[in-house]
Amino acid sequence: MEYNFIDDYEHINSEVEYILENVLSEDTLQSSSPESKQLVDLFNTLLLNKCSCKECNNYLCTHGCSYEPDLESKELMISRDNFSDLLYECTSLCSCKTKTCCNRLVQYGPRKDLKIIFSKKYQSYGIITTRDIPRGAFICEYAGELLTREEAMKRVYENKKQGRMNYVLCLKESLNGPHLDVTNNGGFTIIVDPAKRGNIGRYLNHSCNPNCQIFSVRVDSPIPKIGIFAKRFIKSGEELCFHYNEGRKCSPQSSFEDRILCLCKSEVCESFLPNADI
Ligand SMILES: C[S@@+](CC[C@H](N)C(=O)[O-])C[C@H]1O[C@@H](n2cnc3c(N)ncnc32)[C@H](O)[C@@H]1O
Repeated sequence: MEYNFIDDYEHINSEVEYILENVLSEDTLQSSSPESKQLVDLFNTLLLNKCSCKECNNYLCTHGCSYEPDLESKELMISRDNFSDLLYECTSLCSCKTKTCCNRLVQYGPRKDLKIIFSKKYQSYGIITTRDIPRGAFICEYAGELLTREEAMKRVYENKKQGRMNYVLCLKESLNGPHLDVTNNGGFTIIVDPAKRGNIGRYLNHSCNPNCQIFSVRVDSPIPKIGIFAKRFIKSGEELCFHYNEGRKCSPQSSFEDRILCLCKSEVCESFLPNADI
């Protein structure tokens, strides 16, 4: 197995800027609020944890080795016995080899064979896969502008007022993962908005019975990436969806937003899109 960072997806709408990874918003850069300053500082901080493994194929790796190769497809996927929502990948500082390390995946970008479609079910854009995806495989990051809580509230409110779709997603890390995050004792919250600047992840719709799920993934930054992975085997042609507030760890809508009827049509449909506070 060999991975190189390739992301040649494009947006349907040329007014949306395609970005490969999270970026700071202009507002955050220009603001002098303590929250903005903290976000900028974190964005410019490099994590220095490194492993000294020759091969990261067991839990002796400092980073926990969250992935294992699938025997059939040969691609890396979340280990079946992984019990944490917080994943840490190896980096260029580690002594393992880039090409053979089993603990580097999200850093290489989205999988191929994703296609943006107009989803009849959701009456808006969505993503399908044009190839079967094994359970636990990485789909793509949900990347966009990193926002402070204040900015996120403003944007969600403005979206609601203008009748626009909302892309703001807030990931709340659980405190009880096995890794303690040095910067925030594991209780980190990240808010991302790919409405104007984002990657392919912005097209995944919500389902109450989703085929994808979210993990928080750190590479060399204290700010985690929102990694979307296959929750089960996904057949070619299926639309990819995740639960916008699974286990209350993420929340795309704020309390400002009136409830939106959920169009997922699953048997366990909760009737409305999740409506939690940021
Ligand atoms: C992250 S975007 C998803 C991509 C979006 N459909 C598009 O056309 O770009 C989230 C927005 O899509 C719509 N959406 C996503 N899942 C939905 C669902 N289950 N039911 C109704 N609308 C949904 C809502 O308008 C939501 O604010």
